[in-house]
Amino acid sequence: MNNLVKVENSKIEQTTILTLNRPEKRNAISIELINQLKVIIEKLHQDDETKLVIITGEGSAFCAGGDLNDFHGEIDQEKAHELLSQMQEVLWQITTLPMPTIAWMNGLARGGGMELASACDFRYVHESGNYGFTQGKLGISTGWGGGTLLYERIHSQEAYYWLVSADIRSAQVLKSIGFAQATFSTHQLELEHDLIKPFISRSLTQLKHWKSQWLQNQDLQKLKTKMDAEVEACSHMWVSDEHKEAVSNFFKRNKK
Ligand SMILES: CCC(=O)SCCNC(=O)CCNC(=O)[C@H](O)C(C)(C)COP(=O)(O)OP(=O)(O)OC[C@H]1O[C@@H](n2cnc3c(N)ncnc32)[C@H](O)[C@@H]1OP(=O)(O)O
Repeated sequence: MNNLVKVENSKIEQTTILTLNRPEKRNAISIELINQLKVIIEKLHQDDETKLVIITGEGSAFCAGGDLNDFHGEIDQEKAHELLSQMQEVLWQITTLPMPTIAWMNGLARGGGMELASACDFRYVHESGNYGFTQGKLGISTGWGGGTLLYERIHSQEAYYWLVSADIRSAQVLKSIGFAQATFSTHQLELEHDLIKPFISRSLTQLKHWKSQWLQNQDLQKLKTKMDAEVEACSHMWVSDEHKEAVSNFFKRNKK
């Protein structure tokens, strides 16, 4: 079995780095990748030693979103619901992990890649990347619960506008609207990086306490209900002609 998600445990720093490992597909999230991620995140829920989880991508991209070969335009509403639910569950499990999580966005992100980043507690973005909730241009909405999570991360007016405009934004803009905590310019993720150091230098007890406080500060039941509603809404849009045409245009464009 290919490791579509690489897992590196750093014992001294008590940090686990998860690297999406399909660089040739810009780390698009296939069904197989979802299954692997699910098992890894489930294990982290039982992990008493890891104090920080970092999610990043191999190669030039953080994540190009759902793999349009698996999440293709010809599936019916029920199947779309089933597939979207699987990744929504992964996002939910990431959101509720008992330790802080960081999306180390090493390069571009689109669609579901932005939803995945939204499930993390903090986001750091490569200064030369570009980033967009592009679902709107594909005739759908966010469908993994990431739209709901976006409203938790930035000002609601800004979240609403970003989802409607579906525009692709620079790292600097992500920082200015508060989606990203900071930008970085390095190519290799180092745990000694100034942006990671504050986490590493805190104790396991401190970090778990702050994470539990963070979770208590949110109405998790309400959040889950809203994420479920998002899956339902997106599954209906999935079967629209506009969406089918957008997916087919993407593959036609790539064949040219
Ligand atoms: C669940 C909701 C969703 O997430 S819907 C999906 C939203 N995502 C998108 O629409 C992104 C589609 N991809 C793109 O726009 C471009 O590929 C981006 C990500 C900008 C990268 O461009 P560029 O660096 O020029 O690479 P490229 O287009 O040549 O792609 C390289 C290979 O990767 C593939 N790829 C990319 N994205 C996806 C995807 N989402 N699903 C499936 N495959 C994807 C391309 O098809 C290409 O593959 P190949 O080399 O032609 O075999």
